[in-house]
Amino acid sequence: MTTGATVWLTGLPSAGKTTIAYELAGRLKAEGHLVEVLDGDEIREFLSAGLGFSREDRHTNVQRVGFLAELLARNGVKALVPVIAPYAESRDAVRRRHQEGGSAYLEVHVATPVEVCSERDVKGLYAKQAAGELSGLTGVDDPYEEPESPDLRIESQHQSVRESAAAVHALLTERGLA
Ligand SMILES: Nc1ncnc2c1ncn2[C@@H]1O[C@H](COP(=O)(O)OS(=O)(=O)O)[C@@H](OP(=O)(O)O)[C@H]1O
Ligand SMILES: Nc1ncnc2c1ncn2[C@@H]1O[C@H](COP(=O)(O)OP(=O)(O)O)[C@@H](O)[C@H]1O
Repeated sequence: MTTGATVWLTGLPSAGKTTIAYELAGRLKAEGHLVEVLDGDEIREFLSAGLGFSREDRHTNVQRVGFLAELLARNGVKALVPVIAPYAESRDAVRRRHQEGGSAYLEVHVATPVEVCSERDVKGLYAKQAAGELSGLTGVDDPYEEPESPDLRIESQHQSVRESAAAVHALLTERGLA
């Protein structure tokens, strides 16, 4: 069995979390690892259907994803998690769950500045917020508590997608997980 681990990619909308997760997933799969991407949008459609974006709902969402990721990690899967997880308390609870389960957990902060994210605006959310059609957007008019000591910080505005994914891969290698 391959060594499991959770890699949580936290950051603002359009920071690059999902893109990096799928790029890394492709590379890890080609190397023979078991990999699952717990895509935030898919999770919200199925596992967390009905939850919104209040602090309480985001916390619940993150705990559900954390539970699933730990189960996968414990069973030899690399669980790649591109989910905003804006609250430090929620992320810490997920880390604790992994420690208790004996599963490896890496926190990667995709630290793309909000100015760059709002320029990318992959899903048009920043434009909607600016037009007054949406409120409570993370990093704009809703909190994002930056990780104080992530295992890795990625400045995606200065790198290609391949370079960003390679940085996470290097971290996994350094920790004996890939
Ligand atoms: N108000 C608001 N704030 C932030 N994000 C919003 C919001 N409304 C919708 N979306 C879209 O939902 C995705 C965030 O879901 P997550 O499950 O990753 O967020 S959270 O951890 O529960 O906060 C997020 O996906 P990503 O862009 O991939 O981060 C957004 O596309
Ligand atoms: N180094 C990089 N890493 C990740 N994404 C990047 C990078 N450089 C540019 N991008 C672009 O930024 C966008 C990020 O979108 P996405 O991955 O959906 O963000 P998120 O999942 O954080 O909301 C994509 O269009 C991607 O091509």
